[in-house]
Amino acid sequence: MAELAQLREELDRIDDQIAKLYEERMRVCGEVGEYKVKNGRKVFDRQRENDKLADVASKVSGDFNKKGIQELYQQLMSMSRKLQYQQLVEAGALGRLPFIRISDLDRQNARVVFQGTEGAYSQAAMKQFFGENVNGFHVRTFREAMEAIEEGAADYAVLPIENSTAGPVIEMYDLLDEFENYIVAETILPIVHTLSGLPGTELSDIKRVYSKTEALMQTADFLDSHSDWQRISVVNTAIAAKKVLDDNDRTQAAVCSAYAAKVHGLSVLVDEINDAEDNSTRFIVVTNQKVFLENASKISIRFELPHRSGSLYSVLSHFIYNDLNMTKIESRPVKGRPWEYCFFVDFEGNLEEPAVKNAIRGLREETQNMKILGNY
Ligand SMILES: O=C(O)C(=O)C[C@]1(C(=O)O)C=C[C@@H](O)C=C1
Repeated sequence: MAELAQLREELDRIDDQIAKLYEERMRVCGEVGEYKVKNGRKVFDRQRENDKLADVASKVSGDFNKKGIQELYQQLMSMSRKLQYQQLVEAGALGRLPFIRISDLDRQNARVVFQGTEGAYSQAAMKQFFGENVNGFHVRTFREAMEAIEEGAADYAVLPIENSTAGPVIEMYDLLDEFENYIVAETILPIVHTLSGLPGTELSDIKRVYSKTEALMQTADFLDSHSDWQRISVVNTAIAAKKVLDDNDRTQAAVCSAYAAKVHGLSVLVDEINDAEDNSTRFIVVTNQKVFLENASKISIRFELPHRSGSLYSVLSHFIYNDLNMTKIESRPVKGRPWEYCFFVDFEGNLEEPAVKNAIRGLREETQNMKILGNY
């Protein structure tokens, strides 16, 4: 058996050739890139890549090597695409994105919708963002809020998307996907829950607790210490408070804000019952126009991927090669296509930056049904 040093010398000789060939291949890919820039051709050619993968696999023997060379070529072709996207940037051929830059939102004259009723956390978030004197109204469901925006009945909607304890508001992702509405801003609201009931209610009277699912999740430790209480989900914390008042029943209580309790004539029975002290919710401000503020620094997109191993890995490389910081990823099932997923990604940047345009160009070509949900 040969000595290790000897084997390594042999590997070094092979690698010298691979490195030279890699450079030569990239040089030719650059020429292809120039041709594509000149002729307005797309960088990504899926058919050509599939043919190439089949061809190189047919030239080696054994499953292990077939898979290996395909992986290697996926990486090689991904590098050539990156090079060609860079050529597009240099040639100023990245094109214009269908979003219009604005310098400010008209917070004073805006008509704003939120989900729930008087005293909802969404109302507090709306006031936090648009000011105390905001011209706001409420609807019962998230879907109705999205419809109000799409139809133009309201200019903006303020909707919860993520809680620091309970995680994403899943329904919101599906609605962002479904509606032609766009995120223009976000605001984070500290959330402090109370257990509230009719004045004079004793804890020993309570049999049922009403609230929104997420609020019940955020107060699970407290509610677990009263395991005989039945937990019932309703669409909103303030609607839960209103129900307790309307039913005029001391066996009921609501998990809601102190403000919602006050508005609906309930007494706070136990204050600050959330599990995490720094519980907070991120709300998005949504509109029906493709606009972004000039100082926007975060982008949300959604896309679908072919059901193939390595496809997410390959797509995420666009963030790495363009030096973009990805801050969040969520996946949701694609409707009507069992076990296929669409991804929601947040990353830092502004739609006017070349690196962002470059990444978006690559993502658009290499994913399916990509949509920019907003830059804010
Ligand atoms: O053939 C091309 O169009 C190329 O740009 C070359 C190449 C490759 O690296 O082989 C790169 C990107 C395309 O998606 C397909 C193939």
